[in-house]
Amino acid sequence: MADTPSSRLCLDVDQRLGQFHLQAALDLPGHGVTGIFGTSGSGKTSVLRVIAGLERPSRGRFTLGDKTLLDTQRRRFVPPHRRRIGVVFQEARLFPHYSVRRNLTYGIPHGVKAQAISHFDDTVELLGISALLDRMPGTLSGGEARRVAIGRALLSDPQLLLMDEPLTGLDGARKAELLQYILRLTQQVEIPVIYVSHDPDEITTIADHLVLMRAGRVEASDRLPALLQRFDLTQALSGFDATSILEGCVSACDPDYHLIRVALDQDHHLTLPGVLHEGSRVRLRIRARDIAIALTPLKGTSYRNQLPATIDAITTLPESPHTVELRLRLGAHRLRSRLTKQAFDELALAEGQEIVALIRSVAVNAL
Ligand SMILES: Nc1ncnc2c1ncn2[C@@H]1O[C@H](COP(=O)(O)OP(=O)(O)OP(=O)(O)O)[C@@H](O)[C@H]1O
Repeated sequence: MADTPSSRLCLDVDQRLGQFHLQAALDLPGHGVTGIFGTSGSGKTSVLRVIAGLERPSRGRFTLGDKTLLDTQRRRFVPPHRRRIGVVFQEARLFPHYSVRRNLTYGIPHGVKAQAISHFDDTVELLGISALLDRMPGTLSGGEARRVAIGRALLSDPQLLLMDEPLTGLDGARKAELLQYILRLTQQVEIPVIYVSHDPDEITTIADHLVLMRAGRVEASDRLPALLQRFDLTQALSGFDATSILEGCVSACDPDYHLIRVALDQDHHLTLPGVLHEGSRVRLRIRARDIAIALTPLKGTSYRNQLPATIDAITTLPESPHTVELRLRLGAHRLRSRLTKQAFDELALAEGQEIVALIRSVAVNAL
């Protein structure tokens, strides 16, 4: 989707909260999902609260598209209820004495009722909550209540949706189910979403752009695939297990073996387990430790994927001296690979060298 300067989200704030000092500057795309990741206490929720207008910083400016919602120099502060920003918190925060239907329609602003009512059925369908409309919040499961809370935020006709750890407290299966709902939603709604999480799996499933927070500051902010390739952030991204994200399109299916062929570009293809239709867009998550290196193509091997690549960069990890990490270049794509130092020395690998990246099909997650 096109991203013009007039649709971006720009934030530059300075705020003290007790001992904590938030000094965050961000320039984010006006579409897609931005993940905010960082350790506990790094300031993720504080950033969301400033964006939502729930905190009033001592100094700062915040613009959403062409609207200035905060500008302390000009004494401008648009209050939360006039920002058109939907917020979904860790807990559902539904009104216990209202039905699900009433909770959903509660946030619909006056004056946009007719238009919002036409969104109602679509939203209810998208979130799978049509059977719950006459229930009371106390009778809902944790996952159902979160879906209703997301529906309520969407029906308030927001220009931006903020989600603060929306999966917290759910068990594994409910978490995966709600994540799939959120993923579908973010692919269908046309507003930008900011998604706070400290779970790398959630972030790599859902985010297009990633912001790394550390001690109240923005340590890095970039498109997710690019940011995950940065060796200098290895420590901050350690929970991501040196994962690479690739995006491609299903170009063929083998129904007998339940395999799909994914084209990354004209010259690079991967064979993976899956039953997706030809033409489907897929996001692939590949861990550095699942990629091996050969100097020439192998014969008689179980590796389904042998991709020609160039070694773009090499680094060692001070915390694990037995390991060497490579960044590989496959056309416009980048891929991390982790080897033992012994294998690296034996193969005498060097930057700029052409090699073959070996990737086991079953090690790749197609999302
Ligand atoms: N009103 C407040 N008064 C004093 N300190 C505060 C206030 N609000 C937040 N803090 C502190 O600011 C820091 C950042 O909090 P914040 O909730 O933004 O972190 P977070 O990255 O979202 O953490 P978590 O992952 O644990 O939710 C914390 O140390 C917190 O205790």
